[in-house]
Order: sequence, then C-alpha cells, then structure tokens
Amino acid sequence: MIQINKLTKSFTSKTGKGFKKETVTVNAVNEVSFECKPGRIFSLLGPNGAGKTTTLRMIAGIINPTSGSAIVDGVDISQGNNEVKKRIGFLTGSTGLYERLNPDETLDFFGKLFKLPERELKERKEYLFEKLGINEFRKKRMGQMSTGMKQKVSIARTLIHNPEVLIFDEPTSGLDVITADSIIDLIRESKADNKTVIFSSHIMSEVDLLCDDLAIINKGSIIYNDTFDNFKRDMKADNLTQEFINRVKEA
Ligand SMILES: Nc1ncnc2c1ncn2[C@@H]1O[C@H](COP(=O)(O)OP(=O)(O)OP(=O)(O)O)[C@@H](O)[C@H]1O
Repeated sequence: MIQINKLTKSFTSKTGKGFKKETVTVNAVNEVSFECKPGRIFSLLGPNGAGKTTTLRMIAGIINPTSGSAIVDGVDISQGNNEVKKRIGFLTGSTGLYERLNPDETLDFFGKLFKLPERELKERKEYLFEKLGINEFRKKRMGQMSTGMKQKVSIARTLIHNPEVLIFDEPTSGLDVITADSIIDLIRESKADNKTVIFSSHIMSEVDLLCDDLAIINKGSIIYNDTFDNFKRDMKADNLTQEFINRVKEA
C-alpha cells in the first residue's frame, strides 16, 4: 500500500552571473495525494515535465519532499529511506549498473546487499532470468549490452529482493514490443502476487494494458484520480489518447 498526502516538491536553483544572479524556484509537484492498493496497478500518467519522476523519487525516498507525507508499506518516508528501500523496488531511467559486471554478478551483488539467503537469491535470480529472457546473455558484461538488455537487467535487479511495492518509472521506455511485452507480463504477475504496483507513463496504450487505477498529473498537480474503468466509462473522445490530450488541455 502507498498513501501519499499533499506531497510537494520545489526545486530552487541559481541562474545568471554576478549582479544578474537570480534564484529560480520550480514547483515540480504540488500537494499531490493518492493511494495505491495491493493487488492493483496504479498508473501515473502525464506529459513531459508534469512531475511524474519527482513524485516517484519522493515515494522511493530518493529525494525529500518540501512538504507533505508518504507512507509506503506502513513506513513513513520521513523515517529514513533504508526501511523504505527494503520494501520497494524502484526502476528508473538512471538505475545504476556496473559496466564491468555481467547479469549473474550484478544480481548476486544486489542480492547480497539486501542480505538475501544464498538459496533464496539463487531461486529468485533463476526465476527473473527465465521470465525476462536474460539467460542467453547472463555472462555478458553490462558494458557490451544493448539498451533493451540493460533495461531487462535493471528490472531484475529492481525485483531481486521480492519487494512488496514496485515503482516503475517509464518501464518500457526505449524497448521493442517483444521486450516491452515480457516486462508487462512481469508487472501483471506482480499484481497477481498481491504486490502494490505504481508505474509512470505518457503512453496511453501501455496504460490500457495494465492499469486498474489512474491518476493524471499536469504541471505538478493531479487533474484526475479514479479507477480506469470509470475513466473509460466517462470518456468523451473516440480513443484513450485523445481523451488524455483533451483532459490535459482542459485542465
Ligand atoms: N533536480 C531538479 N532541479 C530543478 N528542477 C527539476 C529537477 N528535477 C526535476 N525538475 C523540474 O521539475 C519538473 C518536473 O520534472 P519531472 O522529471 O518530475 O517530470 P516528468 O513528468 O517525469 O517528465 P518526463 O515525462 O519528461 O520524464 C520539470 O519542470 C523539471 O524541469
């Protein structure tokens, strides 16, 4: 379960030189509240720069909110991010991988970091490698892999400790349809295992495949938050993408 209440993030930066130096504040996320339930997939949908990544990074304890609160699997994020990290798997575009390691070594490394017992680590690794089609390149160094291969390994590394809460920031970004499909399949399986899943996207077709609950974020504020069934039922446009565009423009 994820419960967030009035989560807000402002970034302040300095621009210009000498006397012309100015402080600029960007209100990236503005009093955002929503709830993600176990056994359901929650989509955070929004155009570029809407505040999706910033929201997810706060939930994952990577950055501190300016104000507001988030409870992740019973843990308040303000209590420190180590407890939160044990409970979540966070996949983002910048998920780090060591160039010199192969997938086998990578998962061993992260499994040990989470103090997984050896047998559990082995079973989990084999399951994820099979599920994501990593076996054929499990001994290849990360530095020699394609974008899609790296993304698969990033996902396996994110899920190695079998977390209760899965946070995916644009999980299929840059992937071909076959690779994207195996990731969508894994997300569905996590839902069947009663995990809490949240993913961000700006691709409506992907949302259509996975979503149970939907929030649309625009310019840092939530402009829609309901079940996906209700979204489809109340739709005025001919298709989901157009409905999304209309709602963002009308907000
Ligand atoms: N570290 C930062 N410093 C200053 N501004 C930032 C920082 N991170 C994000 N922003 C700003 O906050 C706003 C929201 O950015 P964010 O990355 O959360 O959007 P997004 O919805 O994930 O976009 P995209 O779909 O393009 O990835 C943007 O205006 C962005 O420029």
